[in-house]
Amino acid sequence: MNDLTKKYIIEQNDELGRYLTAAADIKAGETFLLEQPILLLASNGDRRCTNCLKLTTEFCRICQVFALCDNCASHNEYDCGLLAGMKDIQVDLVKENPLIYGLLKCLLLRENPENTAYYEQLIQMESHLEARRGSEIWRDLQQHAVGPLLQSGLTKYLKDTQSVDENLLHKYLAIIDVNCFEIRAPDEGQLRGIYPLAALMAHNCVSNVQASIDEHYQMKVYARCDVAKGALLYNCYTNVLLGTDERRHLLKVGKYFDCKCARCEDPTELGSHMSSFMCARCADNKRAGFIVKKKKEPAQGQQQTAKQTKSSATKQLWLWQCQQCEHTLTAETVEQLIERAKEEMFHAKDDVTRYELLLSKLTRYFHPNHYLLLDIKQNIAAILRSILQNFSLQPGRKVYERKVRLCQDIFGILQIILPGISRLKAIVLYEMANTTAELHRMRYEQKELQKMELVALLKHIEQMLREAIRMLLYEPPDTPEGQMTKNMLKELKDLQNDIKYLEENQ
Ligand SMILES: C[S@@+](CC[C@H](N)C(=O)[O-])C[C@H]1O[C@@H](n2cnc3c(N)ncnc32)[C@H](O)[C@@H]1O
Repeated sequence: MNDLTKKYIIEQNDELGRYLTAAADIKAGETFLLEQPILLLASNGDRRCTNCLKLTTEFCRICQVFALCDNCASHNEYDCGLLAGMKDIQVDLVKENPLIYGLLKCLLLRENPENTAYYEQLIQMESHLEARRGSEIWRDLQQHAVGPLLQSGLTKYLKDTQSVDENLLHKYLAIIDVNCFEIRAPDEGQLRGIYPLAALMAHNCVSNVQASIDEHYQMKVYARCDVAKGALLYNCYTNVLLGTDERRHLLKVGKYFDCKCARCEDPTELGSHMSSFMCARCADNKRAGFIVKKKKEPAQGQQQTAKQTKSSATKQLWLWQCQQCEHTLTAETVEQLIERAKEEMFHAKDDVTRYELLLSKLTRYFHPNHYLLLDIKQNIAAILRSILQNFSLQPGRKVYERKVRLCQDIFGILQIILPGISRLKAIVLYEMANTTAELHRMRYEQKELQKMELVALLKHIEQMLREAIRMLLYEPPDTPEGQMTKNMLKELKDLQNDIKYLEENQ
C-alpha cells in the first residue's frame, strides 16, 4: 500500500478544532487511513478480560486488579507488575466500580515509558472538560469512577502523584466519551476504542468516509465517494437512522457541538422526510402535505434579545409547519406524538401483528419515511427474516411480498441519507435481492411467469447482488461483513448458473 500519511492533512480552525482534509484526490473505496487503537475499553461498565476482551467474572491472580478470563494466562507485564507492587490498596473499590478500568488504562499509558508517544496523543484530544464540569454525567462519574479510584489509594503509587487529581481523571473520561469509536466486542456487545488519527475527522450526518475494524482491531478508513483534494474528510458520529432533533441532541450531549450539516439544516432532511408529519388539513382536502420543522422568520420588533435564555431562544426559533398549506403543529403535540408512538412500539416488541397494526395507525400522523416508522419496518423485516429462514414454518408468498416491500422502503430512504458506498445499504440490498429472487421463483412455479420472464427478472437480481457485493468488497475479510461478501459471491455464482441453465433449456 502507498504511504497513507500522504493522503490526508491535519488542519485546524476555531469551529472544528483539528480535522482531516484530503491531501490529494481520493477515489471511492480508496483507503486513506490504517490505524491501531491506543486504548481498548469495555463499554457500559461491562467487565471484560483485559487480555482477550471477552466478558468474564475472573481476575488476574497476580495483580488482583484487572479482570482476566480463565483462557488467558497473563496480561500486559508492565501493568500487572506495577499493580501487583501496590500493597495496601482497596482493590474491592476498584472491582466494584468497573468504570474505573478506563481510568486505569489511561493512567497506565501515562506511567509506561514505552507508551509516552501514545499518551501524548491521548492527552491532546478534545475533552470539552469545562462544558461537562458539574453536569449530571460529571456527578455520576465522580461517584462511580473518579471518587472510588482516588479512595482506593492506588494513585499514590503513580509517578507525579499529586497531579493525578479529580481534574485529570475527569479529563480522561471526557476524552474517552468525546473521541471513542464504538466497536464490536469479540463475543457479544461492544467495546470502545481510541484511534487518535481517525478521531480527528470532523462529523457530518452525511459522511464521505466509512471505517471498518478487523479482528485485530486495526481500523481501516476508506472513502464512500470520490473526495477532491482539499475537501474535509467527514465521519458520522451518530446514528444516521434517527431524525434531526434526535441526532442533534445526541451530538450536543455527547460531543458538545451543534451540527450544521446539510441534512440537519434542511427541514426535509435532503428530501427523505425522516422527521416529517402528515398534514391533517391537507389530508381532509385529499392532498399530501408534510409538516416539517422550519426556522421561524423573526417578525419585526420580535428579534431575540441577548438577555433571553438560550433554551427559550431555541424553542422560539422553530416552527412545525405544513409545506403546502402552512397548517402548524405545536412542539408539545410533536413531542407527545413521538412519545406515544415510542411507548406503543415498546409494547409491540417482537410481535409482528402488533407492529403491522401500529404501522398502519401511525401512517396517519407520521410521514411514511419517519424514522420511527423506519424503525418499525426494520423490526418487522427482522421478524420476517427469521420466519423465512425457518423452512418448517412454510412461509407463504405473502411473507415474501411483504419482506420485499419493506426492503424497498428501507432501501429508498438509505439511498437518500447514505450516498455512495455503504455497508447498511449493501446488507438491505442483499436481503432485497434474495427475497425477490425467491418470490420470482415462486411466481414461476405457480405459472405466473414464463421462463424468459423469470430469466429477465433474475438478471435484474444479479445486478442488485453485484451492487451489494461492490459496496462490501472494501470490508476486511475477517469481519462479519467480509464473511457475508464471501457468501454473496457464492450466491451470485449460483444465480448465474441458474440463469444459464434456464437460458440453455428454453
Ligand atoms: C472526535 S473530536 C474531533 C477532533 C477534535 N476536533 C480535536 O481537535 O481534537 C470531536 C470534536 O470535534 C469538534 N467537531 C467535530 N465535528 C464538528 C462539527 N461538524 N461541527 C462542530 N464541531 C465539530 C467538536 O468539538 C467535537 O466535540
